[in-house]
Amino acid sequence: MAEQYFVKGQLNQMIFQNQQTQFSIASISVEDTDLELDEQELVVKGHFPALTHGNDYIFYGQMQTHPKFGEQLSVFTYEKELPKTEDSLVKYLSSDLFYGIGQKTAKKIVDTLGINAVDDILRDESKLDEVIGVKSETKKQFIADLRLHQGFEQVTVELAKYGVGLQLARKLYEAYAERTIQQLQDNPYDFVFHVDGFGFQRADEIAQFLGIKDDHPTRVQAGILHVLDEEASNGHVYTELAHLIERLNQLLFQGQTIEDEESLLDHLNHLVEESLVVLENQRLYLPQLYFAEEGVASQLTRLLETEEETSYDESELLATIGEIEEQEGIAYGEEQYEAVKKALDHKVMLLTGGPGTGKTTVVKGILHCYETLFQKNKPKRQSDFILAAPTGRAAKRLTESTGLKAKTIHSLLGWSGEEEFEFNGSNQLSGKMIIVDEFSMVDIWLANRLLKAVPTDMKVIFVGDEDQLPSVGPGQVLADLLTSEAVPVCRLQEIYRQKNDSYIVKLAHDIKHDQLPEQSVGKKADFNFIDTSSDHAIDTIEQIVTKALDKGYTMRDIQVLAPMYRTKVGIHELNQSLQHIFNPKMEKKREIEHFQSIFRTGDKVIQLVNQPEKDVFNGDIGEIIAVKYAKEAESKKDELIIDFEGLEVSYTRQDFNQIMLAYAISIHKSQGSEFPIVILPIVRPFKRMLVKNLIYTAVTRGKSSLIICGHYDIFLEGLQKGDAFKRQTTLVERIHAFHGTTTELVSTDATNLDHMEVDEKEEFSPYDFM
Ligand SMILES: Nc1ncnc2c1ncn2[C@@H]1O[C@H](COP(=O)(O)OP(=O)(O)OP(=O)(O)O)[C@@H](O)[C@H]1O
Repeated sequence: MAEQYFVKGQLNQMIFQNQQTQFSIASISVEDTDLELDEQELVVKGHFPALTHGNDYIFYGQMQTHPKFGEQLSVFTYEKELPKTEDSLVKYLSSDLFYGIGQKTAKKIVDTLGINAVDDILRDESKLDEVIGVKSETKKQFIADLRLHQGFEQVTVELAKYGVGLQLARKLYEAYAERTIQQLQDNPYDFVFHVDGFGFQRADEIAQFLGIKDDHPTRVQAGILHVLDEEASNGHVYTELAHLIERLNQLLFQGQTIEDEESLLDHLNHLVEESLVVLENQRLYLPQLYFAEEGVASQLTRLLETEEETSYDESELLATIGEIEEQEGIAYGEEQYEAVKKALDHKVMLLTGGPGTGKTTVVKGILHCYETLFQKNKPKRQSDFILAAPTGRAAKRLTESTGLKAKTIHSLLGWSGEEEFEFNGSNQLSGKMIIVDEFSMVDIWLANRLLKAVPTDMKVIFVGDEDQLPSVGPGQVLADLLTSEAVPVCRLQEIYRQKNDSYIVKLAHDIKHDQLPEQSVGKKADFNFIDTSSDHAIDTIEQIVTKALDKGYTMRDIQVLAPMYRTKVGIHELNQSLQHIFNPKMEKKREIEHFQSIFRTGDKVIQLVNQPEKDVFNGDIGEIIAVKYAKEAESKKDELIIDFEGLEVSYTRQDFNQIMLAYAISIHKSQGSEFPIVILPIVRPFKRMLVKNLIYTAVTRGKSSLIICGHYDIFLEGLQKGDAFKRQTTLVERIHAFHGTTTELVSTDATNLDHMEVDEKEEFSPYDFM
């Protein structure tokens, strides 16, 4: 830990306080310090609650120089000194901090228990019984208040000894209250699984400090769960036993082989018995992922078992397709016609194809034909058709192309931010058909939730491009369903979009079929590859953007995509540079600083997390339309108003970390969206990240123009890395097992599943662990 200074003093003034995050800034009049200060006043900031006047505080932390406000102490931890005289203790106890304790009662407490009253009561609550004439309700409340004010402070001081700062201390205290320190000393690894942001490495450091042995059961068990978690956040549904042992050796014993592998298996069995891990055929699963996979296989089997009874004449279908062909001014190709027919004839269908192969065209055909052939006498009803996509932008595109309202999967299922969805196995969706677009983005957990909510008589059509990136969450559901061959599939191959002159579409298909030329093709009508080094990439991008703006394109049309946030051509750097061009500082333009960023009226921003209560979701892009300063905002806090395509959402400072500038966004976040102009740097610092499906996803985001700047050899090299990130899943085998094609997974050693209550299986989500 870097050198810490201490500052003792009393509160002058609270400058800022966020009740929710407990982030505070205060001015202190200094009584004692080991710093060399010119003045007796110092600003302290950090995650501590509002300070009260008249108390002595000791802050520990490091000095920082704020560009505007000068020297400040960034507080790592603090303690509040209890009043030292009986009079001041009476004053403290009768303050507003303690509900129901007046001057008289406070005096009684101090008279009976003396100057150490607070410490004594915190150590032994029954001490308060010695104070005569205090109602038991008041006592209860007093102890609770005391624990809240004093308990937290004592815990923070203690935690600081283990290197735990205030922010994390608050989270620990919220979860464990006064048991925090005891828990830390007994088993710090427990925190890893119950407190967000408390990682295995930190627990390990504390454990070493406490002298917990390397092969202590809690350490090994926490290590196992940590490895499974890590693997899940890399997209894997399971981890091979052999791989787990290898990873565990690195994690726990710096690569030295564990002598006693049997004891490792004992630990594993213990976790299996506790239902924290599922073991099946030498593969280890986190239970929520195991049950999600089982769920998808069984739900799919349920849907596939009832085949569609269709009754229409082929001539009727031809005539109906004819109608839509006339409407659209196109002639459906043979594979497109077959796709519409297959969708009508089967209960479940997967529709896949690269860009411009007519997936949307087929979807429109399916909707039109279904309506005409099967709902003859009924008017078209939105409620018969459910359209959904994993992101808001993809849902919006689906709405635009079909004329029917499409929702995100989360809002379709009625997600309120809680784990349970409103629509589920016991309260299913209603309608005749569900079509889900961009299905490659759906992970195993969400696929399970979705399929559960689909009633057996509903037709299901999943649409996606199998060559795009798999879902961010674990699994590769679309790819696995295609491999399983259990579900009818239509693969569209022929390219229709701008058949003759779109190089973007040709490039995408050449990437797909590994047919890239040795040399860059240079400039085309909708494509350019500009050779530039990483040192000059940002300059080049700035020039391209300036030209595009001169030509009349807007910031909504132009999107820079990159695979990494940091590095010199990373998303953060790009955003800072591009902000100067898209939305430069102007005297009258309001702006607010937030850590390294500036948010300014007119900035393009992206939402980084799902916020169902505000109806904004991860990946939504909006524009800051107003900046309100605390003094004028109704909330009395700095505020940003962001317009997400017609939906205005307000963000106060505590929500600012939910958004970032979006002139450049990550390729992962761009999934499900398309932009008129895409600029894609492919430079050396990105090398490690560049793989085929990532580049393919980026390339296919460009609708009318794609400009790649960087080195062609790095581009080619990335495209050769195909299967490097193959995900470990068992969905294919599981579907086959359910179908009776193979029994491999049926007779398993999946121990201890039976005693798990259904509710218990349902209650996890993989996002809890990521
Ligand atoms: N049979 C066809 N004849 C002529 N044009 C067609 C045909 N099918 C599709 N198109 C046109 O090709 C373009 C791409 O089609 P569509 O949007 O359906 O493909 P997509 O697979 O959904 O593409 P993307 O994934 O890139 O959005 C559209 O302009 C569409 O009108």
